[in-house]
Amino acid sequence: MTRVVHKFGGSSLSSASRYQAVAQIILGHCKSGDCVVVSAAGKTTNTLVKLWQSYQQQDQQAFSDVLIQLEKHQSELVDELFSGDVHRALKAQLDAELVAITQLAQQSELQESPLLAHGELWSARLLAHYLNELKVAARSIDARQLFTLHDAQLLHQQNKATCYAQLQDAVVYVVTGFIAQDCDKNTVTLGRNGSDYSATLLASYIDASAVSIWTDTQGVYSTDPRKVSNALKYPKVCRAQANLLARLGNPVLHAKTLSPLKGSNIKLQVRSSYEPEASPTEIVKEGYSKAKRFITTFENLDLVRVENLAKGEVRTLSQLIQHSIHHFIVNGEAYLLLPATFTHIVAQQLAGRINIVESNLQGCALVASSSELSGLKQQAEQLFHDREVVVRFAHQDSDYALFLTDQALDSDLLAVLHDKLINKGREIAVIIAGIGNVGDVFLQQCEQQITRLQSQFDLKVVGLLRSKEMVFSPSGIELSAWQTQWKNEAQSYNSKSLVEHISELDYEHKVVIDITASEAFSLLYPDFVASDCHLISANKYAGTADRGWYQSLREQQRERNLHWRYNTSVGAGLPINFALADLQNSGDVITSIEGVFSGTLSWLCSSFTADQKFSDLVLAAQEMGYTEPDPREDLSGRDMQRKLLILARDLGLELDVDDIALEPLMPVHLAEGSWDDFLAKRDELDTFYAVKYQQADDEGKSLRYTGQLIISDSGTVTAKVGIAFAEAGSAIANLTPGDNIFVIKSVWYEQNPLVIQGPGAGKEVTAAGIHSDLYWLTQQLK
Ligand SMILES: NC(=O)c1ccc[n+]([C@@H]2O[C@H](COP(=O)([O-])OP(=O)(O)OC[C@H]3O[C@@H](n4cnc5c(N)ncnc54)[C@H](O)[C@@H]3O)[C@@H](O)[C@H]2O)c1
Ligand SMILES: N[C@@H](CCO)C(=O)O
Repeated sequence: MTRVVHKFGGSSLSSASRYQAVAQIILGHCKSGDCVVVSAAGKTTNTLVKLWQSYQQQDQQAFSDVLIQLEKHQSELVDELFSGDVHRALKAQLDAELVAITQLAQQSELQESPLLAHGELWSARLLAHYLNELKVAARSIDARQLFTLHDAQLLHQQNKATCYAQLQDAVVYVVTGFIAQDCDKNTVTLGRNGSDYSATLLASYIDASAVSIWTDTQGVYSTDPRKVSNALKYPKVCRAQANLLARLGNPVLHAKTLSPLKGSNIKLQVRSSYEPEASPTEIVKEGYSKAKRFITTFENLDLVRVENLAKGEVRTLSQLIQHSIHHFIVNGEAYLLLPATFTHIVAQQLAGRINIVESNLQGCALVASSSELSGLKQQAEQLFHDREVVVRFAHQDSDYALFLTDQALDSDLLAVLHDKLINKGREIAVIIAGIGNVGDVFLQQCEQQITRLQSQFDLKVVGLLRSKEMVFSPSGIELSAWQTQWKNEAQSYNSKSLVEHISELDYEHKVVIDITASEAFSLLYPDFVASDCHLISANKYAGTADRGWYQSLREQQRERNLHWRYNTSVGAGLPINFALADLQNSGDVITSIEGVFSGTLSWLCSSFTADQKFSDLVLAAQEMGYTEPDPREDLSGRDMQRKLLILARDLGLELDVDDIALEPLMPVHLAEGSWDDFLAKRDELDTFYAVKYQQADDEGKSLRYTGQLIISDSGTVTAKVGIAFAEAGSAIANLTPGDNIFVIKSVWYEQNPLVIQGPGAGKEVTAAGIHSDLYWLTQQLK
């Protein structure tokens, strides 16, 4: 049986609603036999430490205040999660424990480790009971029954045998993190934030296939995402770099977490308990991921030099202060970076062997591959110099550089460092879906465009997709020979395998370019976004999908800092979306958009003469690549209706497609059946069009197909697309065949509207418009 260990940290269990969310994750991701390791809820361990301190200081008032605080938090959890007998039993158990703590304190018999252990014991108990309430067979386990140490060393063989023997049943085991016991059954703690370590230890003891560390961030980022909004979440990080980050004090993974996985094939993932469906960061074995770049920051450190530092001494010190300590050698001398608050404890321990070199340091470490580190370090030095940041101590090792400064690195400076050092020359994986009319030309233009972008980005096309087959090559497809590769390697795929391939990609940025006309494909957008893909769409379906779906996609993108460009979905290459965004960003208010937004209908109406069959022209437009794959999408007005909806949503209007009135440019019943059925009845289209044409001509006007969106002063919106008889000599009557025209009125463009006009369909202009979106994206990522 393959088993998985899941670990939930304190932030994942800070309130009753978080317990409920965690229980849902367990329902969705755990099977019987899996283990769930838990930390103390929220800030419980800190509160227990405070309780211990007040006990030591014999401050009875503080002791009872802190105890009340603990009681309140735990009681609230029990009250909100349970009722009836279970509630009564859990409450009684909690009361008895709190009374016992008070009595031990009064008898001066309180001990630190057993006191701290309560945090994890409470979490495990509550979660197991809550799972039982949800009819999940779950049992809480005190990890002191599983993990034993002797002389501060874990007894691995014994522990493994114990875990195998004790974790045999068909239940989900909820195991306390952080705690273990010694051979005399005294409680031992595994270091602050030791629950990650408990999880990987347990995984190694039960030969689990994977460990998921569920936390409050979505994975391992290039720098602190709370400080730098465009921090990159890496899909994969190799164990050596994760270890180094932990040693440098980066909070996502803790120093000892990785050691139990050494030499094993156990998969380790860091994922968000707040967004369980978001793609995780996987910590992979050496050689399974490229080295990434990181900036990790420091606050309040002392730099000390230590004489005769013995092997294993750093680990002992780190255990003593329950904090990771970074350690390095310069000219044969050992240096430690200590959290300033603990320097006196370390100094006591090392009795006369330490010299404080610098105190109260801030700064950062830059982590990168050895081949690029020196260059990046030089750039960082220059940036610090330019910004007058005093670097009091710098050190470079093979895979990281330290800059210890006087002042803390504020978010601004960190953002600049990130942009210049991390976000530069980065890789983008491009997946292109839909190699038809437009897609084919897009690919032809790609080689040249990729070369142009090369100085800033290493852009690789990794996937080419048609409806049934794809070529997927994570290292990049040779574009000059893609047809040959297609012939030799194209494989059939389904949505699930496609999403899996994409989420596996080890790139800093990913973009899916949708040049299909497929609604089914657009329904995969939430999966692509969950795999951290930016999106570029020529396809109009997602932009015109049901409002609830559309808004939740937008929300998902906002949360992940992902971009979505869709300029070619309206007006092909014309910069209509840019213009609308620009006007609104400059404070203007748009009051109406009118015009012709279909290249096909523009070409058909402007080219038609009375001696022609309209359907012949339709076939010619199709041949030229103007029409939708099924030209009835154009003739029905549906395509133009979608475009108007996309524009309306760009103005912040909450409309759905059917809120836009539509009059078709063909008999309605011709929409039914196959394209061949339609061709068989093309005479009916010709008659329909000829009659309308004649009516317009009789009035001295020209038959056109137009759209109109008007927002009244009171905010009422009217929108429609349909047949219009344009005045002779008007801009719409004189439109060049194939051109679109957008007439935009706004507060500033009231009397004399802003007009955007030009080709509104065609393979070349559309493909170029998609390149423009891709270029725009790269500029945002710079
Ligand atoms: N033709 C234009 O002038 C123009 C202008 C602007 C926007 N667009 C939009 O561009 C898109 C493509 O237009 P086109 O004229 O190239 O169409 P097309 O029919 O020539 O090409 C579409 C391609 O998409 C592929 N495809 C279909 N379903 C797929 C799926 N589920 N997964 C992957 N691939 C799939 C097809 O195999 C085909 O290769 C449409 O959404 C269209 O509205 C076209
Ligand atoms: N069929 C569409 C293609 C561009 O979306 C048109 O003619 O406008």
